[in-house]
Amino acid sequence: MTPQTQVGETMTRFGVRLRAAMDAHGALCAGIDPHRALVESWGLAYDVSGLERFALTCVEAFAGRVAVVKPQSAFFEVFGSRGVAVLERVLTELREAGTLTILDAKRGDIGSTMAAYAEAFLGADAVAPADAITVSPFLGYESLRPAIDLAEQHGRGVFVLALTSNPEGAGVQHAVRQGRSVAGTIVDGATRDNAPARERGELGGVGLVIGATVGSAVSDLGLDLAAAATPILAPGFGAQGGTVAELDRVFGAARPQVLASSSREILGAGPDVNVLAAQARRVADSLLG
Ligand SMILES: O=C(O)c1cc(=O)[nH]c(=O)n1[C@@H]1O[C@H](COP(=O)(O)O)[C@@H](O)[C@H]1O
Repeated sequence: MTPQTQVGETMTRFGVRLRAAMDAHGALCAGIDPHRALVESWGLAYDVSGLERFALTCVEAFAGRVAVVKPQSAFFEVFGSRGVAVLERVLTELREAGTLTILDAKRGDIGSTMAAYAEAFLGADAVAPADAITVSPFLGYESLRPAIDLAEQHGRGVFVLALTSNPEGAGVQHAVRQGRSVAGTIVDGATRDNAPARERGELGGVGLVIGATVGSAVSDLGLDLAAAATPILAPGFGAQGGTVAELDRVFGAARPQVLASSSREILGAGPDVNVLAAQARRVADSLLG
């Protein structure tokens, strides 16, 4: 067991660690998304050793230089257990370097199964725990309770999908029932769970995923993000068209809570580790405004 997993409830809360990392390094989450085309554009074979070289180059470039790193689980899972072993090494090396990780796993299931996912990624005995994972609330916000509670217990976090960056998301997330949109009920859940953190003047451990590309949806749906003390992960920044000006428009007063996430726009600068690191810094600096 690593020192980090032993401290359990005495570990500094995720929201506090996230705020400190954003203050120190800027509000960028650098994604590790080893798409086939990217791996090959780095002159690497698209196999497990190419995956490993790609991912560990990212670790070397990003560790200690950006607030958060987000490995995308799908691109490791595609190689089976050997790919997952590479993902575990990435998470372990980033933890040892003191860089926060969000594992983009987008898990969501009925509560009893969710508890097992939570143990796998956030529990005391997780093989390679992440500081936070992405979760899907579309089986109902409360189905995520085991993950929310376990994360809180271990000073870790969850990022709950609310308004995703893909155009199809709106059909589900904007739907209104009894006067409140689906996204609104997710924001309400996170706001309730983060209330103690808000009282302490901290970010909470329950983050929201709201794409940088959602236009006026936040205001159209009446979402009060600034009052919610929720960290906001904003993917769609960069390759999907999200810009700094767009982040200001989409999030308004909640902008200080926003961690902009970018993968391909940064990764395209590889394979030279120094060039990759410089690109991540450039993108992080652009977020300072
Ligand atoms: O949870 C996410 O990170 C996520 C949510 C979302 O709404 N949209 C979205 O693009 N993502 C992820 O963010 C990353 C975006 O990558 P780029 O478009 O290359 O910056 C991918 O790993 C996506 O799976």
